[in-house]
Amino acid sequence: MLALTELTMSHFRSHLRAELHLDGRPVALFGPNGAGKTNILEAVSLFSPGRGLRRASAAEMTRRPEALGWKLKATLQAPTQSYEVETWSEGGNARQVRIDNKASNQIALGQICRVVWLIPAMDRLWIEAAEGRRRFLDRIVLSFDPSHAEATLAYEKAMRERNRLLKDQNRDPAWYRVLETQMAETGHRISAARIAAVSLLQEAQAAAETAFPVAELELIQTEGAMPASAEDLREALAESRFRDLAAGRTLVGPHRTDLIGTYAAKGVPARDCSTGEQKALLVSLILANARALAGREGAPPIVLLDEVAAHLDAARRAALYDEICALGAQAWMTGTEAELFAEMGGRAQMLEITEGAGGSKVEVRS
Ligand SMILES: Nc1ncnc2c1ncn2[C@@H]1O[C@H](COP(=O)(O)OP(=O)(O)OP(=O)(O)O)[C@@H](O)[C@H]1O
Repeated sequence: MLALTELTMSHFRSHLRAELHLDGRPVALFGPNGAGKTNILEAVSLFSPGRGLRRASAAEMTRRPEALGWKLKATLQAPTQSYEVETWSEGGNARQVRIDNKASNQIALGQICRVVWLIPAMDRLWIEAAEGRRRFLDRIVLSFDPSHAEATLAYEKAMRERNRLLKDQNRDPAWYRVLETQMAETGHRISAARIAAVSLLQEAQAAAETAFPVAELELIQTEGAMPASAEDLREALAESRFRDLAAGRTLVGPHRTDLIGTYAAKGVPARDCSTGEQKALLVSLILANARALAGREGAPPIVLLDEVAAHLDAARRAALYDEICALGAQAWMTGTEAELFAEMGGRAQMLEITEGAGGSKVEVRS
C-alpha cells in the first residue's frame, strides 16, 4: 500500500491549519465550490516532485493575507515501511523537502512516493496545443522515473541557450557544438523514456478488464522524424543549424514531439471524440499509469481525481470506483455533493470541506 495516513497543512492556500487522519481507504472530499477541496489535492500532489497539480509557484501557495510561507507534513505508508515527510516554503523561496527528519530533495521524494492526477485543466488536452500533451506524458514518465525531470530541465536549458545563439545570428560552430551534444544526450533520454512510458501504458490498458475505452497512443514529430539515437540527434541538430538560424529557434528534437490519442474501438482520434469520451480516455490512461506502477513498484500510486465523478455517468462512476478499489489505490476524489460518492458505499472515507471565517474547514463524515 502507498498512502498518506496523516496530513497536516499549515498556511497552505485556504487552509490555515488542518489535520487529516486517514485510514488508507480512498478519500472523498465534498463541499461547495471554493471550499478548499482542490487545495487539499494540490497539497497531496506536492508529496511528489515538481510544482504540484496547479504548477503554481511556492509563493502562490502561501495563505493570504499572512503570506508567511506554508508547510505540509505527512506520514507516508509505503509498501515496506513508513516515512515522515515534510515539504515547505518560506518567504516565497523554492520548496524544501525533509524525509524522516533529514534534509532531502524532490527526486528522493519521487522515489518513495508516486502521485498521479487527473484535473479539469486536462479536459481540453486532446484539443489544445501539443505542449500540454507533452507535459501530460512527461508527468507519466516522471511517475515511472523521478530523474526524468533532470533530463527535461537540462535539455530545456541547453535549448534556450542554443535559441539565443540563433536569435543573435551567431554562426560560430564551436558555440553550437557543446550545446548540441548536451541536447542530443538529454533529448535522446527524454525520447526513449517517453517511448517506454507509452508502451507501458498500452500494455497496462491491454491487460486490464476495464469499463473505460482503450486510448491507442502514438508519438509523432510535428515535422520530420525523431532521430533514433543520441548521435543521430546530434547530427540532425548540426544539419538543421541554417534552417534554425532562419527560424530563430530549434526545429528538431523532443520538444517537437506530440502525443496522439485514438479511441481504439471506434478508430476515432481523441480530439474528435465527445467531451465525455475524451474524459473517459484520460481516465483510462490514468488507471493504466496506476496499474503499470502497481506492477513495477509493488503498490499503486496515490491517485488524485479532481472533479472527475461529476463528469461521468452513474455506470462509469461505479466502474471507476470498483477499479480504484480493486487496484487498492488511495484515491483522493473531489465533488460538490456527497451523493457523487454514493456508489463507494463504505469503501471511502468521506470528508466534508466548508469555508469558514478562518478559512477552509475539514470534517470527517464517515
Ligand atoms: N494563497 C491563497 N490564500 C488563501 N486562499 C486561497 C489561496 N489560493 C486560493 N485560495 C482560495 O481557495 C479557494 C479555492 O479552493 P479550491 O480550489 O480548493 O476550491 P474547491 O473546493 O476545489 O472548489 P470547486 O468546487 O469550485 O473546484 C478559493 O476561495 C480561493 O480564494
